[in-house]
Amino acid sequence: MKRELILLAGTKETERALKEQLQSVFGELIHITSYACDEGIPTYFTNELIVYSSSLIEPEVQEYIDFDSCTIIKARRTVNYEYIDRIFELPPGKKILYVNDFIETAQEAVATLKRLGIDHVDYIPYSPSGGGDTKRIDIAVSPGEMASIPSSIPQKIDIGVRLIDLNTIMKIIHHFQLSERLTFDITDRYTRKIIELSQKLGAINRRAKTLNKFLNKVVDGVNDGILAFQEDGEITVFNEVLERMIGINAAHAKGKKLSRVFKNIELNRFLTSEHDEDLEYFTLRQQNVMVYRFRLEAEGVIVATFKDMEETIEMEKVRKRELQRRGYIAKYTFDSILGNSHLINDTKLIAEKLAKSELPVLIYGETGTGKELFSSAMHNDSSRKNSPYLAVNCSALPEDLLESELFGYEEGAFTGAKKGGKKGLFEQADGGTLFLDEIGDISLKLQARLLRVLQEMEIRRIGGNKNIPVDVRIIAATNKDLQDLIIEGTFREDLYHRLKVLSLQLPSLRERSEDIPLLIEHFLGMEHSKITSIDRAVLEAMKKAPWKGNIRELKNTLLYMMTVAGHNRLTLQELPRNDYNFTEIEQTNGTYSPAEITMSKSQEYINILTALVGFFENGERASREKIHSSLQQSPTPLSVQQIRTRLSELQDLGYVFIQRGRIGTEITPAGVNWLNEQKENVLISR
Ligand SMILES: Nc1ncnc2c1ncn2[C@@H]1O[C@H](COP(=O)(O)OP(=O)(O)OP(=O)(O)O)[C@@H](O)[C@H]1O
Repeated sequence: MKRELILLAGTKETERALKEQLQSVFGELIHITSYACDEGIPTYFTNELIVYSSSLIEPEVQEYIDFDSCTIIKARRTVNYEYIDRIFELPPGKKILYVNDFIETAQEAVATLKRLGIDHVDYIPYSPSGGGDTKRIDIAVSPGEMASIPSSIPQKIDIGVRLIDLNTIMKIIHHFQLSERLTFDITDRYTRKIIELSQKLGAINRRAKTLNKFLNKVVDGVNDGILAFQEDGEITVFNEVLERMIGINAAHAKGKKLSRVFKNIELNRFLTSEHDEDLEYFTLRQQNVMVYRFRLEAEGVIVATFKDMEETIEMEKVRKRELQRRGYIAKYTFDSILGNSHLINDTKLIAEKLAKSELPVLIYGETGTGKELFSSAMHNDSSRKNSPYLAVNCSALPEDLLESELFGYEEGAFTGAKKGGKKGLFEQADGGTLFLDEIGDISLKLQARLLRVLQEMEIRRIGGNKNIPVDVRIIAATNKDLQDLIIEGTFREDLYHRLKVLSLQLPSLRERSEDIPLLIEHFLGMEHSKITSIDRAVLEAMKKAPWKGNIRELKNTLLYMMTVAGHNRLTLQELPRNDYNFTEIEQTNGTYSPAEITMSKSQEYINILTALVGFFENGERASREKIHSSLQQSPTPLSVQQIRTRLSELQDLGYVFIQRGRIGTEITPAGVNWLNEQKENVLISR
């Protein structure tokens, strides 16, 4: 695979800064070509990895991209650590205008700053087009968009273009399937930059204490243990992960000499070796840890990172199990969505693309068309797949209950509130996806709260007074026409536009009735039903029915038919008497072409039984292997395992008799009768 990526950014300045960052992280490993929208894109891209500086540039660049052959990564951005001191110098509690070219980017950046705990000032997101109240504000900060700061503001501070975060770097690494060693090198280069900075700032800034506190937070946010010490052995950085790995308190370690803190002689020798760079495995407190050490020449500092590979893998497993236990797992994948029609295939294709985005999705579809199924599949196909997936049906709960379900409450918020309060679904789904079904049914009050969450990415519990940042992707669904609700005045237009950034229309079952045989076969199989055949007339009637309740109704109808059927065949008798008037449809339509009927289980029974008759007539023994080779030439050859399963089903039906040893399997008289019947009959089979 060629190791090349195309970086697309909105402005020249962002392009330059991000290219420089990527080059410093990936070095020679990945070739980077970059373009800025404001200078124009000179070419059409096919078969490339394309990194957007932000999802907002998509409308400007999409005409230059062949989406079928290109992979898109939308960068997540964090603060620019190099300029962080400028933010720290802002007076605590002061109102600060955060200016960017789009209001969404400004809001997102403010959310990141708050998430990182840099929240000693009150940020007001602002963009020239999106506006924002600038009254009584005298300081504005901007990540490079100085021209967008209103001229009325006297103090303007550039805090540097926001950098690409580690998560996005990992996505790029993943795309190129780089080896573990290279991955390690790259993530190290990323953390090394932060550490270099921590050292530099620690030495020169008179507010070193506050800054170090913040930088230690950043260092603590990294999943590896991190240690830094001076040439003379004095420890300057010792993060929380290392504290857990080594079992030594960070506060106790910092400022002490290495030899007093680390008692493992081998490790000590390795850490203080003369080499500039080295890597070795150690067993520390029964864990296998990879320690990588390098020297920062200019600062006279040695840094070591401690990585517990096993823990990373194990943690993922434990997390997944825990989510499963709490039911926070999306059950379905795109493979669970059945159908071969063009309509369903196209819909799946679009959904697969939408899944990759971080933006909200609005799914439209009649009841029972699979909205929950699609939502779950999109979550499982997104970068959030290892995080929680929660679903709530907004029409199932009264307003107050839904509000406390979604936002949670503080202790004492209302009579009956649980002691200690309760986390709402937004908090529980943090990092993952929340599926809001029947969104058209929520009250205007909740719509206003929901809109605020989407804008600010933070929630406030009922009865609470602090804002809690949340990182949740919303997938909403409705079977109502929200435009009509807007006209009626029961749905907010601004919320509608927020939710429908990406939308997906699910087809009704009527529009894809060619999928009905496949769905029937699947549902019968799921119920382990004894039904082996369905009259064509039944199938015909089902294909013509309007199925107002779509797939759910089809499923329920089949359950009913299976229950009332007295034999292993479904006939017109079993069809429910309802307003669809199934039987009338049957009388106006005659036969069915076998080519349109799904190849099915009963065809497999027929093939096996025919083979058994052949062996019997030749006086040969019928083993599974022999049946297997005799069916090799049939249009649907079966594996030995499938033959074993089918034979045991046929035995249950009384059509074969399985004997061990020389005689092998034999067809029974009932089996011969059934086989003859099938050959005369006109049936859809399974
Ligand atoms: N394409 C499909 N393949 C297999 N099963 C499907 C498909 N679409 C829907 N189903 C099944 O139909 C039933 C209804 O699906 P789901 O609950 O996702 O529909 P919905 O549109 O969310 O319905 P509602 O909004 O009325 O609750 C489920 O049992 C689901 O497994």
